[in-house]
Amino acid sequence: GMTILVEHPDSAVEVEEKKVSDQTGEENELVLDGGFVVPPTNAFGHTFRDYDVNSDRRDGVEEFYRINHINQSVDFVKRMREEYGKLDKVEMSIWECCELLNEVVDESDPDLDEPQIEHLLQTAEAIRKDYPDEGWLHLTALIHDLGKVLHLPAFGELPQWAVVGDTYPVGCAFDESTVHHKHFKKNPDYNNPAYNTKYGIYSEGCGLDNVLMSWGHDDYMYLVAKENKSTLPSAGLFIVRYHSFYALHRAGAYKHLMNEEDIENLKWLKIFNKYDLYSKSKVRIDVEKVKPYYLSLIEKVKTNCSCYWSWMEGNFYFPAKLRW
Ligand SMILES: O[C@H]1[C@H](O)[C@@H](O)[C@H](O)[C@@H](O)[C@H]1O
Ligand SMILES: [Fe+2]
Ligand SMILES: [Fe+2]
Repeated sequence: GMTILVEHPDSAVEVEEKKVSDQTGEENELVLDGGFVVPPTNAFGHTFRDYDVNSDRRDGVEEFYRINHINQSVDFVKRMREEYGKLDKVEMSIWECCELLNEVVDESDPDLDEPQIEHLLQTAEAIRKDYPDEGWLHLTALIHDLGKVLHLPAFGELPQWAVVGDTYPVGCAFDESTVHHKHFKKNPDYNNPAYNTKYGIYSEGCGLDNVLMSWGHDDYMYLVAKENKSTLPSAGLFIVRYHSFYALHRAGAYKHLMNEEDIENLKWLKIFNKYDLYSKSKVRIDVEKVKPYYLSLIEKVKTNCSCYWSWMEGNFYFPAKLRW
């Protein structure tokens, strides 16, 4: 097996990845340290993230990426970050937002056609089993896709192409590892010499924080967390912000833009991704049953000290109500 050493915000943890054999003796299941078993196929009987296999979802997903790749430009991203950075749309708690996701089904996803609240809880519950003591990681999983509310009327009803799907940098060349890369040819930035070189408007090691990412639920939720003064550790915020950046965390592209902190945080993102992707299934989570745990987590102080003073200082992961 392969051992990945990761720096915990507080201590060092070790993650063991090993292949196990099924009855046929074939090595096809990936088992993580704590016992989460990666299923060999998704709920539709296909390999995960297979964008070419003939399935009911394939054509819709490709059409999604065609429109997405045409429209995500430097100009568009800048306008969206400015508009949504205002956080003047809604005031609500984290849990209220989770419940709104009952209404959202993601058109970009070949592996899941359930309402998004299922996915939040499936991810969080899976990661909680393997990392029982990392409350921040459970909470990160719970919130990572909340930005999909952008698709709802109260948030401007953005089209799916501006909310979901994999993300990638704009302002430099689109890497070929991005899903359905060919559709970038019709993006206005594709032929712009300022934006179509390896570095484009960026420089070696400039740090992902200085890179404009295609606009969607990741960057939006990051803005929400940051502006509402969340005390999630830097790795948690990084996971929220870059979890759809498969070209980086799966294909290893765009590494030249990372700085030291990004490299550290990427280790946690890679762990997180296994739960995010492979927990997608038709097995429903009993929402009412797990709700008390997540509510307590949201209201929990980030330090181990639940004393009066840290409560007074509002030392929580999130405030009771956030601006969205
Ligand atoms: O289709 C999915 C979905 O939209 C996820 O929320 C996103 O994180 C993934 O990157 C994407 O592949
Ligand atoms: Fe996501
Ligand atoms: Fe997700």
